[in-house]
Amino acid sequence: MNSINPTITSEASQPDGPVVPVQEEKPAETVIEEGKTVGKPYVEDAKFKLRDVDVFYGDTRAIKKISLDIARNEVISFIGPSGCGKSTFLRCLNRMNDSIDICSVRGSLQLDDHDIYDPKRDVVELRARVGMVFQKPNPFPKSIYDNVAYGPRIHGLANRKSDLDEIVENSLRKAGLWEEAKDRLDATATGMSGGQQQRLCIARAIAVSPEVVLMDEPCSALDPIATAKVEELIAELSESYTIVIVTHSMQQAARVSHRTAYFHLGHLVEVNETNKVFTSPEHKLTESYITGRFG
Ligand SMILES: Nc1ncnc2c1ncn2[C@@H]1O[C@H](COP(=O)(O)OP(=O)(O)OP(=O)(O)O)[C@@H](O)[C@H]1O
Repeated sequence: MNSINPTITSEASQPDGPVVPVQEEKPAETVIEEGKTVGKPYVEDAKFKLRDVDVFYGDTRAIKKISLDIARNEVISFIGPSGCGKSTFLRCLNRMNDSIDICSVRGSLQLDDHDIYDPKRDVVELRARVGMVFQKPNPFPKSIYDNVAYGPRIHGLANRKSDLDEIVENSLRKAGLWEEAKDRLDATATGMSGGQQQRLCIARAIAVSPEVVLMDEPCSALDPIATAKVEELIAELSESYTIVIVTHSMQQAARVSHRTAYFHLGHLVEVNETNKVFTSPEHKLTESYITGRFG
């Protein structure tokens, strides 16, 4: 984790001179009010309603009383210093944290007004509705076709081979990969470039017609050209899906998202329209982060 030592600046008047900025050292904890997020954390047409969410790893509280709405068909970016809880919070949205024994999630987390953590909920079905793309492209060691067809097969989405072919083609088209892949559908996916593999993983995620796609630093292993392709894809996909993206790149957040959420030490400090976050942030800590004072 990075060391965090933001400074909060105030101003002091000198008797005969101009106003001089004075640096007061205030630890971040003292300028964060638990459970309070400045800006616009709530929306009218919420796909996700998340209230007072706490996440613990054993006794350590990694997420502290976060409340947030995520709108239908919005792209929202989660940004903040390393270790501030972005991925942990993201993984709550499709219960990816379930696989971590010491992890416990508290609070109210709703998808379309239904409890995500309802013990009776079918987690496989949840993850089909809320798909995920990871930092490192992780295609199965199978053919390109079988990677995309995997989800539709296990969810019984195609009765005939021709239906499955159509799903595979449409998913590869949406992921901007059809032209590159159509003549080598039987080739092994691991032989593709990193950028192609990541778009294949996006095709695999959308093949089961999810409503939401979670992306955890999807471009961090990609070169700038492959990154640009994935970002273009995010813009296109946002017409049909809700997209939540964790990114270390503020430029990427600024390019792809409608709203940006700034996390700090497990708190959600600020959520606002992306343009506002990067031009006139409301919280001092957001400002310190985007101006590069820490993180
Ligand atoms: N499996 C785990 N077991 C125990 N602690 C964990 C686990 N995963 C994350 N943590 C801790 O929870 C806190 C939040 O981590 P998380 O990975 O969510 O942060 P992040 O903001 O996504 O970081 P980064 O930007 O570095 O990926 C950190 O203190 C981290 O060490």
